[in-house]
Amino acid sequence: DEEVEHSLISSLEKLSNNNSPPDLTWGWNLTSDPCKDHWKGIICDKQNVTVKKIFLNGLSFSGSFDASALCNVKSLAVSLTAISLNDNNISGENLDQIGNCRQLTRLHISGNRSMSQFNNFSGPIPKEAYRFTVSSFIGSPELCGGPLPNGCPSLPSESLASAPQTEISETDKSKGISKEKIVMFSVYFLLALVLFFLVILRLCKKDKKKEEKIDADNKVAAVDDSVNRPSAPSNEYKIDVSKSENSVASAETESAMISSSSLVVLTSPVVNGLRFEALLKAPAELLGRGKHGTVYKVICEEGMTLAIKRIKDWAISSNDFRQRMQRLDQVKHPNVLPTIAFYCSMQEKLLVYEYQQNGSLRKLLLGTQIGEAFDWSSRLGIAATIIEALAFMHQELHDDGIAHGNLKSSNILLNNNMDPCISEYGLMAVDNLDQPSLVNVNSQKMTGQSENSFKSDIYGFGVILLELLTGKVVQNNTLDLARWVLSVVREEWTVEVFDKMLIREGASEERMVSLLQVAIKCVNHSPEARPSINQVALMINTVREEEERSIVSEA
Ligand SMILES: Nc1ncnc2c1ncn2[C@@H]1O[C@H](COP(=O)(O)OP(=O)(O)OP(=O)(O)O)[C@@H](O)[C@H]1O
Repeated sequence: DEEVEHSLISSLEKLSNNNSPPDLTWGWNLTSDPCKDHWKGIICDKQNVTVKKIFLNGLSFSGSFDASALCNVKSLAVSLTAISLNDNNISGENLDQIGNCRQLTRLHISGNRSMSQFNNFSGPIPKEAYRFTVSSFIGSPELCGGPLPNGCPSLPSESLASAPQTEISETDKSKGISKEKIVMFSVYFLLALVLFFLVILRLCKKDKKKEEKIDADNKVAAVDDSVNRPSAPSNEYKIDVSKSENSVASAETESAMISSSSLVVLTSPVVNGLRFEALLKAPAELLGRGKHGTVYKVICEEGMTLAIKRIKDWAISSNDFRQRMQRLDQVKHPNVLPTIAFYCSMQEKLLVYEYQQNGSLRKLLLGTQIGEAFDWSSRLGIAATIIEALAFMHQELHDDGIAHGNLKSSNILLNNNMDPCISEYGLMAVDNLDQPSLVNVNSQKMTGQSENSFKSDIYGFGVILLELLTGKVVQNNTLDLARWVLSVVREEWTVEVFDKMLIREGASEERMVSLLQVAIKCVNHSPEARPSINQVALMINTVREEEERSIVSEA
């Protein structure tokens, strides 16, 4: 690919301050191929076709690293997984373009001149960045919280995304409010007042009509969740997907109005004033039916795309469900998909999520079976992110006894940055059908049950690790995969279990075996024998750190 060669050569020219490559033996010219002719510092895939890594450490370069030269070239942007330029004397250019290198999981640029023009981020530091020291945030004076001495004022969201909001309000404050703005706000206020009175007037009229109707019927047909009538009254919310899968629900106008009050919209920054009518009217597409319900993709008029899960057969009272949802809403982590809203009646439980167009980890793994790339460092990164998010949730919700309950690769969704997000946390009673040790869970004491549900998540995570390592996706029963892996390992054919794609890529056998050992501990048939979540997180991080060290030393 000539474009790739040009881009690499121009990047090197910039790095070396427009000097030609210091040594002719490096390759790096248009008459040769970066992969086949083994350009210095270039690491390609096993087939010697695509450039995967650039390692140019300690080469006394004194120019600049221009991220746009690499990451704005499509074929490089989709293949590069690591760039390491440690210990030169270079500065950075267009570093904001680094995000276009979508597969990049490692960027090593320490031991250089200033690599950024500073980020100027503002707002609260997200939790997963707390482990960095204060010096990592230099150049962003508006950041607050985390390791920084300045705490944050109370803000609705903990993400950097909330920064613009903060900035705007700060600027407004400093400028003061102009006369024009006062006039404009007064007009808005008057309009809002008129609207408010109109709505009140309408509601009063409606109430009057209703009273008259009730008098005439001489009976009250109240919507009562606790009564399951054979013939539903007209104002009861009905869902009937069996008739048509083009809408999540069918309901009459009046029923929708009554039901709208039952849709509880949580503290999500994604939707504003989501109404039940919008969900009812929107076209829906069936995404899949699982053991615990059905998921629909729904495109609302406002342009939002949502995923709605109808939960099947969960014997939980409406009150407990509501309380659980509200408690879960208080615990946020960037890698846990929040529930936007929920609907709850005796017959029906619906959960609303933001639709994740990149699909699930399960889908990604299935893709490898038809040759789609999914490299070792991305798999390791995904495992590390999931366990960190799960450990956070367990810690926060341990006292409430709320574990995930149904952790599996179809419940790990990939967000727009391809980062994994745990979905459906805490929405199910523990699924014990295909886990050997939980069969008698009902006979145990309450505390034991709750502990077991946390240990059941460790089992679920172990199965995800097995899927990542073997490239095989669990079909019906997680036990099948665990049993197969154990039988192969017992016969000392360990390498046979690994995904051939990982072997071809040259992933470290030693670290794959380390991860396999973690997985095997997690799927132990006895919950007590499984490691604690913190032990699992520590083991995964150790493997990851070893991987990082080896990448740097490879260079
Ligand atoms: N927010 C979402 N965005 C995109 N896809 C989603 C979303 N939520 C669920 N899905 C996908 O919809 C499909 C059906 O989900 P569902 O949760 O019903 O299946 P499951 O996880 O196999 O079963 P269950 O959770 O009931 O045991 C899955 O492929 C899942 O990855």
